[in-house]
Amino acid sequence: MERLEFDSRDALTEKLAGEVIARLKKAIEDKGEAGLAVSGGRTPVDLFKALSEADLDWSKVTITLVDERWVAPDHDDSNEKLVRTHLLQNKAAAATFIPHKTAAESPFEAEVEVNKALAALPEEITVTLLGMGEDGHTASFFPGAETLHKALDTKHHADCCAVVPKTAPHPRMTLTLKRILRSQWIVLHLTGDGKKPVLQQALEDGPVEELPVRSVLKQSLTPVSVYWAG
Ligand SMILES: O=C(O)[C@H](O)[C@@H](O)[C@H](O)[C@H](O)COP(=O)(O)O
Repeated sequence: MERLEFDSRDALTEKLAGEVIARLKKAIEDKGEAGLAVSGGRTPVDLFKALSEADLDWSKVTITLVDERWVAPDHDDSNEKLVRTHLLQNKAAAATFIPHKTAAESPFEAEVEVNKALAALPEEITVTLLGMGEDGHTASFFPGAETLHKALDTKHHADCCAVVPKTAPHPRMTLTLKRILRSQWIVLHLTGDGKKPVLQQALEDGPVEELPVRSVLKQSLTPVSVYWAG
């Protein structure tokens, strides 16, 4: 696992944007298409803005969310709103976007429909951008969530599943670990001093259910990089 620490968030954003853009371009060159899965939250906003300006053939890129809060797409907590506001702008507006939210009352009712929609992604997602909460969750793999085991089950057939966090608002739809691991590169994008000790603890051995980010850090199937700035 590659671990990079930066003196500033701007330096991290510049380096990570450059890496993501280079990989998207290479995938388009090699395969004629690229896939990008992005997390929500506060951390990725500046990265999204930088990526939106990138000079690449965004019409060949399919973007989806790593996870979504089950709220209306115009709700301030919506990751779809975050992506449409900051990433699907400028040159990146030409990308294809696969949202998770449907008209269904609950994400449980929408699992089959969203799973079908996710089939439009390339078999291997070029880059999957993950965040992490200070409770050690990533994606919507929340400690103590009833369906956490399903989301982490790498034999689970579906690409997404519903999760109801006990420690965060809104029911969620999340990519499963199995789908996240079918990526060419996974980046854990972290900012803030509060996340460093959690990362350190997650790198130590322990139950994945306690710190679900371990499911991504302690696997050897897919290359993972950690990008951190204070
Ligand atoms: O929908 C979400 O909330 C994210 O996908 C989630 O996994 C996020 O990456 C972490 O909670 C970190 O969030 P911050 O970037 O706001 O710290």
